[in-house]
Amino acid sequence: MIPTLDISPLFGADVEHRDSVDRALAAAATGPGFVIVTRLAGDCPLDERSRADLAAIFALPEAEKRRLWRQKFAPRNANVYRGYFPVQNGAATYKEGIDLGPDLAHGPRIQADDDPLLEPTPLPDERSLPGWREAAARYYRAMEQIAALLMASLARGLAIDEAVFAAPFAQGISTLRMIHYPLRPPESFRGAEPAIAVEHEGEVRQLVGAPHTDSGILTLLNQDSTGGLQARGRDGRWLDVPPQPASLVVNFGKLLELWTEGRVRATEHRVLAAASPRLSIPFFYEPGAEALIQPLATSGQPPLAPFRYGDYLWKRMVKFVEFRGLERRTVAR
Ligand SMILES: O=C(O)CCC(=O)C(=O)O
Ligand SMILES: [Fe+2]
Repeated sequence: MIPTLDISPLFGADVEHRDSVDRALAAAATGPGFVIVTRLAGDCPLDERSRADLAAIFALPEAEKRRLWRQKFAPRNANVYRGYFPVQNGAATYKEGIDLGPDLAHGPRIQADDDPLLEPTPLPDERSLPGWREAAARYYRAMEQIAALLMASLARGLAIDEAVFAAPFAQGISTLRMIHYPLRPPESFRGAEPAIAVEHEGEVRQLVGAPHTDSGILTLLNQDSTGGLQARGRDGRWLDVPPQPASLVVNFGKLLELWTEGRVRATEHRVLAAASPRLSIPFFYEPGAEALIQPLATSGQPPLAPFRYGDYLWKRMVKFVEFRGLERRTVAR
């Protein structure tokens, strides 16, 4: 079972209870690599209504969504990294979504013309979705705050200096992703990779999200009540990550695994198709593009060489289906 953790002590001054949260979080990070956190305080819009307000973007007319498409899907658009990705037939993953960068929440202060990782996020017209930008920005900032609290807690739980897990996130380039999984129509199987159908507990099920590990540090996922998300246990078996109201699913990425020299686990996960469409909103907490990551020497061996977050990200990102094709571009990185 995926553990559930009441993290309310992280929001207050109750140091005694905070210690037990720190320990439980570290145990989850070094064990299953997934934990469902509950009782989040502060401005944290995790209710169904707030999720539906953000999901309104998926109901926009096709032409308006197309304006937000990444260049890979709409060659005349300028954005290569942020923006909208439409569903793609013939792949295990069947979802549409939008990737939103820090300029949404903090304005253009951390943009740069020559770096695709810092490009402006294309946003829907305010007149088409009044209040959407502000709601999305508020959500982004709420997730940044929770992620910072969780990183501090994890540092304490792993006996790592809190500052080490905080400093790289100044000027962070976190990604807020909204995902809509429509029902898979027959044409989505055409020319498909063989891995769309999987057997789970004696039943043949279809995938809508291919198995993968996240690239980054910490993912905070807000899912609706549909279900389908699964995480791979150490024994190789797939475990359901069940929806729970007003909670976030927390998992850890490859970069944190690298950073902690394997202490924290980046756990594989996937999404099974359900009987109804599904909505999920992951937030990927990410360092600044120029932040230097110095792997921690935890194993008694000399640590790996330091590297810049942006360089790491670019190499990994181009392997994902939503970005495939980008590796042929000659870009700054
Ligand atoms: O939709 C989900 O529940 C999972 C999404 C996911 O794993 C991802 O975007 O990395
Ligand atoms: Fe993921």
